[in-house]
Amino acid sequence: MKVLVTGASGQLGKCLQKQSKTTSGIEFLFETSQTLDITSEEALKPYFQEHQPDFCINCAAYTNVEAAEDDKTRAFQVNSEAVKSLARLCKIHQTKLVHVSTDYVFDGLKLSPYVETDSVRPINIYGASKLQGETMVLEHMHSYFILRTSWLYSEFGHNFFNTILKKGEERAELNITTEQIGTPTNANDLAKFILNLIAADSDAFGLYHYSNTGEATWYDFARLILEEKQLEKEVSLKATFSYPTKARRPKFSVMDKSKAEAIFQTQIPHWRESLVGLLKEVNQDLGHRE
Ligand SMILES: NC(=O)C1=CN([C@@H]2O[C@H](COP(=O)(O)OP(=O)(O)OC[C@H]3O[C@@H](n4cnc5c(N)ncnc54)[C@H](OP(=O)(O)O)[C@@H]3O)[C@@H](O)[C@H]2O)C=CC1
Ligand SMILES: Cc1cn([C@H]2C[C@H](O)[C@@H](COP(=O)(O)OP(=O)(O)O[C@H]3O[C@@H](C)C(=O)[C@@H](O)[C@H]3O)O2)c(=O)[nH]c1=O
Repeated sequence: MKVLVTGASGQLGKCLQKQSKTTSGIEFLFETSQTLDITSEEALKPYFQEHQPDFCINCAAYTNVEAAEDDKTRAFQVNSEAVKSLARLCKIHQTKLVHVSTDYVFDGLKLSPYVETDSVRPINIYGASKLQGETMVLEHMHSYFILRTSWLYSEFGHNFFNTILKKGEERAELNITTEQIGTPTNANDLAKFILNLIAADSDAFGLYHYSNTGEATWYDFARLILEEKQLEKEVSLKATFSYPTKARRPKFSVMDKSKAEAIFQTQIPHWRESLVGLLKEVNQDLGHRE
């Protein structure tokens, strides 16, 4: 089986590269923005023609939520128009598509976890561009898995987890918002879920929510990172309700994962357990290098 991964140098792409080391029987084609620009149909068409992948995992995206407010055209180019090209090519070449989307398609006004059939109403440009990307997939092909996830973090790239670790090591003062409730998700867990989905070659196509379980504010998330790193006494961590930003974010974006759990027979780890596990792994790696 041949699996194309687009956006392979981003955080989810890197987690897939890491987790794929323990899979067998799959040939992976990891392509970055440099080697395969998904906004270029001239690049995509011959690529699909030559490689005929069985699956495409689309990790390529415009993910800078703040910058998207001033860069709407590019956000929609990458998160929607390019996804339309990908979906059309997947249909032509009978490639199954795993497309990753976001909790930011919701407006955050619900008081209980969002299910896949809930209405969507993004409140920022990034969320709107990702929602249009979902529409492109479902309008242009059938053999797709759209996986909505939330608050991804990992040891790779620019994310909230790495920002807090860096600020913690600098002994910086941190003001972290309690205004939003969601679920931090270890991108390695999502990568494992995607690889299992592909290995099972399931035909239970459709839209799924996948994040870790439980719920947290960004402040809860930062606090646990600092506690586990035993930096809580070194850093002044303050909870603040308001942390002004350009983009609005949903106040509540916890998602219900029971559809994915039931159909794929999987037990999803709690965000706390997964965060502690990742910090242990990172510390062990550092220990081995010293
Ligand atoms: N990060 C998060 O908290 C969340 C992310 N998601 C979704 O998960 C997916 C993966 O996100 P994540 O790995 O965190 O994001 P990253 O920003 O870490 O990675 C995105 C990757 O896409 C690449 N890319 C951008 N434009 C193009 C292009 N035109 N052609 C090919 N590649 C391109 C980037 O390359 P380069 O850097 O070279 O531009 C980068 O490597 C995305 O769909 C995102 O919307 C959903 C919920 C939460
Ligand atoms: C750095 C920082 C952020 N914040 C706030 C700002 C914001 O309200 C919240 C989260 O900040 P960030 O900008 O790191 O996260 P943000 O870019 O909003 O993260 C989102 O990314 C996209 C790609 C998604 O799809 C979402 O699921 C979500 O993960 O924390 C603080 O309160 N204090 C701080 O020191």
